[in-house]
Amino acid sequence: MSSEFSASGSIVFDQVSLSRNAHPVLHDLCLQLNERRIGLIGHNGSGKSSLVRLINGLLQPDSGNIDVHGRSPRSGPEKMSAHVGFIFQNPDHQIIFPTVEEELSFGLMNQGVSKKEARQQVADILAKHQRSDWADKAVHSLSDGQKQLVCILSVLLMQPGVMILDEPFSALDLPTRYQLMDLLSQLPQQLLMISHELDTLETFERIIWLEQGQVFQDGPPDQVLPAYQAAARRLQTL
Ligand SMILES: Nc1ncnc2c1ncn2[C@@H]1O[C@H](COP(=O)(O)OP(=O)(O)OP(=O)(O)O)[C@@H](O)[C@H]1O
Repeated sequence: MSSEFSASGSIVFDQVSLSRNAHPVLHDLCLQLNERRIGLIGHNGSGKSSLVRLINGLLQPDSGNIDVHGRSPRSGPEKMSAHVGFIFQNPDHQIIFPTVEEELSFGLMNQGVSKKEARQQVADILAKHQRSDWADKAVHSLSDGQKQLVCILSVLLMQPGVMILDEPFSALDLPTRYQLMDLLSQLPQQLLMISHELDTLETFERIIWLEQGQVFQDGPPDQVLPAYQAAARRLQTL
């Protein structure tokens, strides 16, 4: 692991407010995130994606402070990318190179790693995940789940302390979802995952339920997930 790696750090939001297009999205948010695996839930538009984009500096708050394992996202997304890895819902939005090896090498070489060393690290991580035969494969020939695995591996190569997953399983079938969930559960990184598939969050340590940019409930999954489901059912009957 790199010397930058920290599995024990915290993410702190201190009175953070955010507007987008002059519309208030997050209001005076205070959070201390110490747990290793944290789920973020909430209805469409409640502010989940905005919140996680503050963590790597893709968005900047109007007021308040954010600390991510001792670093400020005010330094911007490029600097934060070594410390905060992002996995999006659609791997096609993330993948830019034709082959798996080129895709996986890119981030490392961008950080100043030599081509030879990058190729070695890529070979090592593919071997570790029983995918050595993927190095020369065209990315477009992979399934959605396989592409998502490439995205996860490319983030892991950067050895960030934090991994953010924004609905990473939405397009995947159940076996692929279970396989990736299993992989994620074994990682030492602090994980923050947005998901509308509540079963994917059942084993997480903490669930934060956002409503209109504020924390509505915050606690263990066996309390928050059933409460969220019950609220969703009540809305259905309106
Ligand atoms: N690119 C954008 N520009 C302006 N406003 C935005 C943008 N993206 C989201 N918003 C607004 O920010 C608010 C919060 O959206 P956000 O995407 O953070 O919610 P979410 O909880 O992640 O929703 P979903 O579950 O639908 O992905 C919404 O009112 C939305 O309209």
